Amino acid sequence: MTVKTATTEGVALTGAMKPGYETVLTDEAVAFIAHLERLFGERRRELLAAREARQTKIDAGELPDFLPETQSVRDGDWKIAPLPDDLKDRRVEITGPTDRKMVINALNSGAYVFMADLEDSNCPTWDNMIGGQINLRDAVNRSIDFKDPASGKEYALKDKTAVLLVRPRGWHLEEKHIAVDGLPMSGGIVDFGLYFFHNHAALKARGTGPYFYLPKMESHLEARLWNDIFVEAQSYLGVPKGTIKATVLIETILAAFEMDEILYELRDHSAGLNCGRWDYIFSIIKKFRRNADFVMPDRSLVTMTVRNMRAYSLLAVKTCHKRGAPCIGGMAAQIPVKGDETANAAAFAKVKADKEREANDGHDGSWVAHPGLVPVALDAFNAVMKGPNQIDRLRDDVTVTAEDLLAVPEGGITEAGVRTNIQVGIRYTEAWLGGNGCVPLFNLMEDAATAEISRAQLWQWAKHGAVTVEGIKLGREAISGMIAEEMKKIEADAGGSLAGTRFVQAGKLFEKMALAEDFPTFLTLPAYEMVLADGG
Ligand SMILES: CC(=O)SCCNC(=O)CCNC(=O)[C@H](O)C(C)(C)COP(=O)(O)OP(=O)(O)OC[C@H]1O[C@@H](n2cnc3c(N)ncnc32)[C@H](O)[C@@H]1OP(=O)(O)O
Ligand SMILES: O=CC(=O)O
Ligand SMILES: [Mg+2]
Repeated sequence: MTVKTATTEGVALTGAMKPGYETVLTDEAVAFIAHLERLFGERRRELLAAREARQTKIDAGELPDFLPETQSVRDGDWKIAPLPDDLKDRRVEITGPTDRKMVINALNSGAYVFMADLEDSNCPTWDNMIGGQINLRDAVNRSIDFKDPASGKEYALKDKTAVLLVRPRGWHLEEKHIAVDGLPMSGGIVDFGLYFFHNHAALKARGTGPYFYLPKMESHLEARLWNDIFVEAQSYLGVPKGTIKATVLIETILAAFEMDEILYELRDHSAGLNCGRWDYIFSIIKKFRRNADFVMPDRSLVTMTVRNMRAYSLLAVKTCHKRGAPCIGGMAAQIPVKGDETANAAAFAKVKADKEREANDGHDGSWVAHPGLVPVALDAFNAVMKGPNQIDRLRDDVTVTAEDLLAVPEGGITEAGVRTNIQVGIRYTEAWLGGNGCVPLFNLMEDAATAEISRAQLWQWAKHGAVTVEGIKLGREAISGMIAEEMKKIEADAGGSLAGTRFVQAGKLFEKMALAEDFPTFLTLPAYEMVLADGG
């Protein structure tokens, strides 16, 4: 039964209405998301302000710890609601943006789950967002197909496909093409709301449900906001409470101290936690940016086996399993390397070791970035996980302290590490400004989270005047000089002047974001303004 109570009055839609968009942006759907925005938009803005207030305390030297006021939640004997059958076995999850070919390839990949990504691997142009909703709706209805104009290859769904989970945008991102009562909508509410509105009935009819991944939260109060949105959305559309299921990415250092609390807030709607390692590293650099004790070594040295990352991963497994929840591992950034057998074998070996470690630690599944890596993760989990998951494997043997979570990885900063960060950051920003949120660079998958690490490291090294192992002192001037040199290399690679290309804008933006006096919270915020100015 659909209960309509809202109207589109007060809603301004400024994105172009291309053919088919009217089927997503129906009056009923727009009224629904506007209703959610009116109820919850102010709370989102308050929670973002609370992030800033917390940052001020951290800048003054405060370090996070497990919260005294939620001790009873951590000590309490509770579990999340039972999982639906199709979320019990998630041993391999493929992730990727929502363009039509990728959606079909991901669903056909042999992975158990496809996380359709409207976040880290997506540039939120209007066409990507609304086109993505169309592709997801067609995938749910199994009517999706595609003919590649370049190759002529035709794509259609296989009989057996992955279970679909959708990752909406984080709380910091707004959808500037939709305003409610004069204020831009939350990107997350738009993404969640449109997908839920259009697909909940078809998902139910196919024996599955509206399942989500929730990114970049910094506290259990942010999780409570999502839970309240779910409760209201289900009630509005006459969907039973608890139908929506969501896996929360633990990908900020502050959320690592609130894993129990986040599961508790979402307990009726929870499908566990995931270790979003790349944003997690970014978050550590960002949150403790003014603390010289937190200066990190080269990005390549911050692996999942260093003390703090291992502690975070094990704590996630322990916390989830105690609460009857799955804990999904993270993304190894290696992807298949074309035309170089040795490099390809090395990449596969790294992914294999990563997935084996996760399976042995007790994770219930993990992520891969590319269909070619599905068998690697599958083998690693099949070897260890004899049932559908390992939730009954309690990790009472694991003890993780605040000190473990706050340990800083050891190792040096190299000139090559500095220059790689610059190259990755500028090349990624260039792709993003062109509407593409995920690219292969130097044989690794790069997305908003990984590129942010590169940017934040440069800022941190400049701020604290770090010295490379070669003896180069990394002030703003030194890094600025290296950016100019790396731009020259990009120009040489391009085989001609960069004038008039997006690289010029990307280089300027990246330098500003890496060397600003005050650390800008997200690269994607000013980049989104540039995309909008360009008509995106
Ligand atoms: C930190 C985080 O948030 S991790 C999660 C976010 N990041 C991601 O999801 C990464 C997703 N991965 C990707 O986007 C891609 O794999 C890239 C950009 C890294 C590499 O892409 P490409 O260079 O196109 O890879 P490649 O040429 O090897 O692709 C081969 C085929 O696999 C497909 N493919 C590659 N990755 C994926 C994927 N993740 N999902 C579905 N299909 C994929 C390609 O579409 C291509 O299909 P085709 O043969 O039918 O044309
Ligand atoms: O979203 C995943 C991450 O690692 O960041
Ligand atoms: Mg992330």
